[in-house]
Amino acid sequence: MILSLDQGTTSSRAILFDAEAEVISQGQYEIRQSFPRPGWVEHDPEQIWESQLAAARDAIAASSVPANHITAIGITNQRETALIWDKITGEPIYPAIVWQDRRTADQCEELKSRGMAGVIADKTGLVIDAYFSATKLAWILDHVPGARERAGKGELLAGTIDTWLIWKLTGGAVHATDVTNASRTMMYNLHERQWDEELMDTLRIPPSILPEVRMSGGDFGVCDQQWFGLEIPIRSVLGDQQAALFGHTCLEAGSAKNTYGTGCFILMNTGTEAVASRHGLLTTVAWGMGDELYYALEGSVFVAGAAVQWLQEGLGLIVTPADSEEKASEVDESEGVVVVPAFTGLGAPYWDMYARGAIFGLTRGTTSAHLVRATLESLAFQSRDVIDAMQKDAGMPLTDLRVDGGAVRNNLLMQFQADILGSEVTRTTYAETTALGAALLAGLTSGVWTREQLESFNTAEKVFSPQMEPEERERRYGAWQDAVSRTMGWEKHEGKHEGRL
Ligand SMILES: Nc1ncnc2c1ncn2[C@@H]1O[C@H](COP(=O)(O)OP(=O)(O)O)[C@@H](O)[C@H]1O
Ligand SMILES: O=P(O)(O)OC[C@H](O)CO
Repeated sequence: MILSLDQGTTSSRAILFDAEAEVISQGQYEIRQSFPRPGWVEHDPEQIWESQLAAARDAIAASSVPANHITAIGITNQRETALIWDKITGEPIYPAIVWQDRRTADQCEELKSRGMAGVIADKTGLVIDAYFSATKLAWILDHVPGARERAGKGELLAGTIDTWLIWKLTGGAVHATDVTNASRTMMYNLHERQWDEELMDTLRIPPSILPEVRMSGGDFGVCDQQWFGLEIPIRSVLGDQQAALFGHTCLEAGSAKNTYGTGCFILMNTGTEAVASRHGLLTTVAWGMGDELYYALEGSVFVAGAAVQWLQEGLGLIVTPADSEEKASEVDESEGVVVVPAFTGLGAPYWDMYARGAIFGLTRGTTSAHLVRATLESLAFQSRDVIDAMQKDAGMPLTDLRVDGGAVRNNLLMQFQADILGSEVTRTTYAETTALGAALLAGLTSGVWTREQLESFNTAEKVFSPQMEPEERERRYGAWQDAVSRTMGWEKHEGKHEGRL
């Protein structure tokens, strides 16, 4: 059996898998979100730990099998979220600053104005943004009284959520992270495979507080026996989006997954080569196994399922997100209506923070069904934008898109995704792909499964094949791109025509 710990933004989950990678039991606790100021998002590190431990204990208790049958633990986590704690007492010196937190945006602007964008992209594969961990750690060191001095004396330890959980589980014996989490900090040099001295210096992060970086499929020590009554080895650690890629067994270059939640997280495996993006995508580590690093290109869509929530809460056109499928099915097509849900600007590949949402093509015949349908289609169009950019950057075609997340239950959306991509979309049998990915890697590392066996674990539940004619596909996609171009820069556009008439 493998125990998978999935520490996400909104909950801590634990799932116990048997030797066939079937779920035996699980436990789950919500995570409190704290928003102390506009743009700030924090989590309580003690609650993260306690909820994760409780979820793990619940999963074990709910199974009828004794804990000594657990071969290994795999950890997967919300990425970028960072914290600092006291090496001796184990007490965090400040709450964990969550990936969504924007408080260090000004520092990031300053780094850009100092011309650091090229260096950071070359070394880390990332764009300069408050999303990543480094500026969050620097903020804690700058704002907690005495923190820099204590860090200088070697009294403090820093880490992402994986590092915090490993340190807690091992009773303070192991201060380590894995290559995927390291690759989200903006300090990890992808080419040298180590923390980058120049970047640590520029970002003012003392090297002594950083964890050792290990392979994702590796040895992260053993859990102290006080937690589960016996020692259990930790044999995989990887960020949650990478774990989902692994859980979909996207193990070959060219394979990709899309998670349709509030936003969309799209990752494409590019093999053992770190591909630099020319289209605003991130280069990130997919996982490290043996001596090899495998890389991925990553692109995010900010507003995906959130647009469906807008139909529900903002416009009142549907009662639940699931209703969107029935409502959209009332019409055969969106009849020229295009919804661009650029509510918070546009992410990859456009990167326009001044874009704003718009609806195009309205006629007297437009109904709520057209609006709902066009909104669902916007998830697929935005995903194609990212996937097209990936294919260009990677110089390889998408082989198949594997999907998970709340919105994949929507068959109409999945069919449209296949139509607009012109490639198959595979919905797999198992919804908890993230937890499964961490379990599969832990099982592989500890010899429970072979690489060949993994392919048989998360098989297709339904494959959506493209049915749209290629001319129609490109006509529809062309209309989308035209619509997007008209939303760009909207926020700056206000008042431009004043006084003209
Ligand atoms: N049947 C559906 N059709 C379209 N969207 C859906 C459907 N079910 C859920 N959603 C959307 O999926 C999102 C929830 O998915 P989930 O994977 O739980 O998200 P997250 O992990 O980001 O909270 C919501 O934004 C919701 O609007
Ligand atoms: O916890 P999730 O599923 O919202 O994922 C968060 C991502 O890892 C942030 O990069």
